[in-house]
Amino acid sequence: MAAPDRSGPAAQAANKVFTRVDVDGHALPPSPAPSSPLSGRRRYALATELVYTESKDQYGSSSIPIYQSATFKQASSNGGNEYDYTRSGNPTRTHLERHLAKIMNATRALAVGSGMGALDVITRLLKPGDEVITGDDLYGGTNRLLTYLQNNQGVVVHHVDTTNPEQVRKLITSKTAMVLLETPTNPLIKIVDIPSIARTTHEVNSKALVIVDNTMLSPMLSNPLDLGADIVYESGTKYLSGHHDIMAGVIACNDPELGNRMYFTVNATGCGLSPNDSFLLMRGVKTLAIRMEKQQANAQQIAEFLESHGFRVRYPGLKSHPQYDLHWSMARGAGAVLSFETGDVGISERIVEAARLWGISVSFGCVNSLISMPCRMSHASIDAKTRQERQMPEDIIRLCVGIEDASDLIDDLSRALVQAGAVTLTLDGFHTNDVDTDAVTPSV
Ligand SMILES: Cc1ncc(COP(=O)(O)O)c(C=O)c1O
Ligand SMILES: N[C@@H](CCSC[C@H](N)C(=O)O)C(=O)O
Repeated sequence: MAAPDRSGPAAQAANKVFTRVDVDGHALPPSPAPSSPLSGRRRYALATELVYTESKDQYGSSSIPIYQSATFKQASSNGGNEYDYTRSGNPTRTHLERHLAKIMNATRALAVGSGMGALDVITRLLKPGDEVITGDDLYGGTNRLLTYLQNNQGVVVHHVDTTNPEQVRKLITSKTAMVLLETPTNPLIKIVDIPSIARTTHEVNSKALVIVDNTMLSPMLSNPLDLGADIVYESGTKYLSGHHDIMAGVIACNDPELGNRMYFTVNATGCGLSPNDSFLLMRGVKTLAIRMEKQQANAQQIAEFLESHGFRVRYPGLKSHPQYDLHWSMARGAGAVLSFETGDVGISERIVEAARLWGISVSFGCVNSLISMPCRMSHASIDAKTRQERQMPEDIIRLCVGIEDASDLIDDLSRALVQAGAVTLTLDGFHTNDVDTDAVTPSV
């Protein structure tokens, strides 16, 4: 049998890497509504850029049409049109990706089916024998994927306290392929010094990639690429979309070669975001600024309320946060996720179950307020022994604050605290019962 022709149009289409570069250097195929390139025009404030797109649609549609088509007809038997198959590229997804690249201060963005899908694309850059340095307080799903890579793909994963850059530095060698950071961490809300770790990592090993999971802050509050990261990714299921009605993940970088390697995986594995979800994510992004402003204003009031009643609250908007200054040196806001401890797992359970406005749910970044016990829910995939080693308090309650009226949220929480027996009522109001928060560790 003759050897397959690897230079013909079909092979070229199969290996297509979009090398066309627009005025901003985005290596992406064109789109009927190509978002709003930055070159040669004034750069507006982020709240404006979030909503500003230029429509080049033939009918002048103000919102990107949903190109609900798996295939695109070609002009000739040679193929070669910009789009041929939605797994490889779709105009609605491209429009979203260009918009995301703009707001994430990147030249390339990719939109995929979930935040974990984004991490999967990134970790496919790893080879057996490569080492990853990451935190000891990580989202449970991230921990699960890294553990899988360690157990099945020959990747070595080091978990350290990334709030201490010295601990990270000690582990960087020529084998280090990635340093993966989350800040604030989920759920302990610890802050990681991205610029310092990125600088040290690149000094010791210029090939190592610094990856930041920016899900907790979103591009509204932080741009890790400007702080020295090589790749930033987010769960678009959270703040970017904002309504808990889609799953999505986004990846952004400034190195065209890295972008092309990750695009290869998106095309090869078929994890690109669907046209319909691309439309919904694009719509959600436009309201990110007003949602985040309201959510974090509410979160600040709730954090202050809990702290003033004697709870140990973890929130970078509180001056009592041990890394308050570090957080504000990197971010434009404190976000809307906070956690607090009660000192008693039973009390925490009762608080969560007594809340009415606060939905018992995993996830965050939604317009509705949510309450959860991470050790039982979002982080249950981390076994009890590991949770204990990483000092995750079993009683910790996570609050993900929405856009409701802040007084209603505080009233509902107050009622839940009283009903759960977490506070003692006095003539002056109420206060926590004396509890030893250090004593609550997992039973293994
Ligand atoms: C910090 C963080 N990163 C990544 C993810 C994964 O995102 P997704 O659920 O969209 O896969 C989540 C939550 O799921 C998360 O909390
Ligand atoms: N059952 C899910 C739990 C998802 S947690 C979602 C979110 N990141 C959060 O922190 O709440 C799973 O096993 O992944």
